[in-house]
Amino acid sequence: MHLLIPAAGSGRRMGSDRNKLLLVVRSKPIIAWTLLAAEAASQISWIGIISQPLDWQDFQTILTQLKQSSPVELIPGGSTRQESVYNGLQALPDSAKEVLIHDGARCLATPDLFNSCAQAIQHCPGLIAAVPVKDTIKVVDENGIIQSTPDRRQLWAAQTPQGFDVKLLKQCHTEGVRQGWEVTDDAALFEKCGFPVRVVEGEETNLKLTTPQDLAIAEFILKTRLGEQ
Ligand SMILES: Nc1ccn([C@@H]2O[C@H](COP(=O)(O)OP(=O)(O)OP(=O)(O)O)[C@@H](O)[C@H]2O)c(=O)n1
Ligand SMILES: C[C@](O)(CO)[C@H](O)COP(=O)(O)O
Repeated sequence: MHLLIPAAGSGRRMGSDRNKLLLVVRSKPIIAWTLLAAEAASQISWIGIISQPLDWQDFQTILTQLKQSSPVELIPGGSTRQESVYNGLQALPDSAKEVLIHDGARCLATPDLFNSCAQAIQHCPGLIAAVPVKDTIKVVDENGIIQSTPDRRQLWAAQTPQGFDVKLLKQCHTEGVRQGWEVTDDAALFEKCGFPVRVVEGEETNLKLTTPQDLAIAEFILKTRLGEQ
């Protein structure tokens, strides 16, 4: 299975002055934890890291230290996640019929989650890992007044990996560019084009490291997993 890792962001919400994926958590850069999990997933045979050329030297150093056995390619990122994934899709080898896309910033996803998504994508054209929402969610207007309370049983928080038939996802991205759609994940493009996207049970710990608080939570989760004091 081919895996694309969008890793070309700037980390604005992290308050970082460089790509947040180079920040260190539990003695390793965030992107290194993501790569280690992907590499440990038996179903993943090729990895494309979509990143800004400015960061390539740092990424190369990390790759050399990790001694990855799967082939890894660096692909130039775009100015949004959507553009970055578009570039990643163009760089896939022709042999890639399905693809998994996983945010570099979700460094706590387990190899089991990669494997279960890789298996599930053989049986449907699109899927995402997601978890049921635990909070009561409110729809609020611009004056701070609640408009509605959606039924929580229908709400799921989207994660990655997200998996797709490559040909269809390419079509959806092209349509997105044509129509000027701006979306935060690939499933949204698939949905807008009318293709079905299945939900695969994600992981509560598969958080996206977005703010400084998330770094502390990730430290704690990794420490617990590694059985450290
Ligand atoms: N132009 C971009 C923007 C984001 N990403 C990637 O998409 C994932 C999810 O994005 P997010 O967590 O929002 O990352 P940033 O864009 O770095 O953060 P922020 O929005 O706070 O600036 C990350 O792995 C990020 O590196 C990307 O490949 N290309
Ligand atoms: C793809 C994603 O990780 C799903 O949760 C997410 O949408 C990435 O972008 P965001 O803007 O940080 O939500």
